[in-house]
Amino acid sequence: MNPVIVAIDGPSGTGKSSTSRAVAAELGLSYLDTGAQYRAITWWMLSNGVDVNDPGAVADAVDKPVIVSGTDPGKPAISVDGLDASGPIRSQEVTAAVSAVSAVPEVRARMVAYQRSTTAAAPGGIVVEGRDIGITVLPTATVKIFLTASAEARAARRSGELNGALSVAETQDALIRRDAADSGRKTSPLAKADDAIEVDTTTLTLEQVVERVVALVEEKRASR
Ligand SMILES: Nc1ncnc2c1ncn2[C@@H]1O[C@H](COP(=O)(O)OP(=O)(O)OP(=O)(O)O)[C@@H](O)[C@H]1O
Ligand SMILES: Nc1ccn([C@H]2C[C@H](O)[C@@H](COP(=O)(O)O)O2)c(=O)n1
Repeated sequence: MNPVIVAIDGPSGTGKSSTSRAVAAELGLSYLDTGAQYRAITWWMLSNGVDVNDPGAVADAVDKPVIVSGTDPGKPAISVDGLDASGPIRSQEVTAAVSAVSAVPEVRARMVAYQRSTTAAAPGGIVVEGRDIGITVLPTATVKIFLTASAEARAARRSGELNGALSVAETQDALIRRDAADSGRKTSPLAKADDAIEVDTTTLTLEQVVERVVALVEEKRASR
């Protein structure tokens, strides 16, 4: 039987990473965080003096960084040129620049090729999370989930993580700006696939979301 491939998409702060890692761990699947890859290439561009608002400059440098993603849901890992990038890719500077870098078609082409080859190399199946997984990266995924949550809930979750570095209102504004940029770009924008199942996480605990997604995957597995 073909391995199970789970695509999880949705806007920022809806719980994609937390849910995907827990679902993969529970079902014994690999896990891929594609947002971390776009953050990693953005970090490299910023660290190497590339103007992230110049799509031509970003495209010229696209093949330079060596980006390697781990696929163990219990130990998410990403390196750039052999250096652990898991801390720096979460900085505010990277978060503010990642939508511009990830809109460059050459960046997307490189990342999508890597995401497909990682999926093909996961014989036991994989959970892949991002913005364009169900429509562009893995259109034949076994199960497609689209997570949503109110802007207020997402901002409250994120500002809890930032230890008050930004107010809830500032966090909400930043999330809404990033979603608008990610949904409005020309090349594979953030969007729900027609055959994706929407799960609104606003009033659900993480455990409830994981339980629902695991049940949807099991249901699909049983019907194959
Ligand atoms: N259902 C939930 N209820 C409450 N908090 C949640 C829920 N799901 C996730 N969280 C918390 O919300 C925050 C954001 O979650 P997570 O990083 O998984 O979202 P994301 O969609 O991957 O975000 P991004 O796209 O910005 O990387 C985390 O602190 C996480 O613990
Ligand atoms: N498949 C993907 C995944 C992510 N991105 C871009 C858009 C996001 O703003 C950014 C960071 O993702 P996050 O770590 O917040 O999930 O990366 C994308 O364009 N396509």
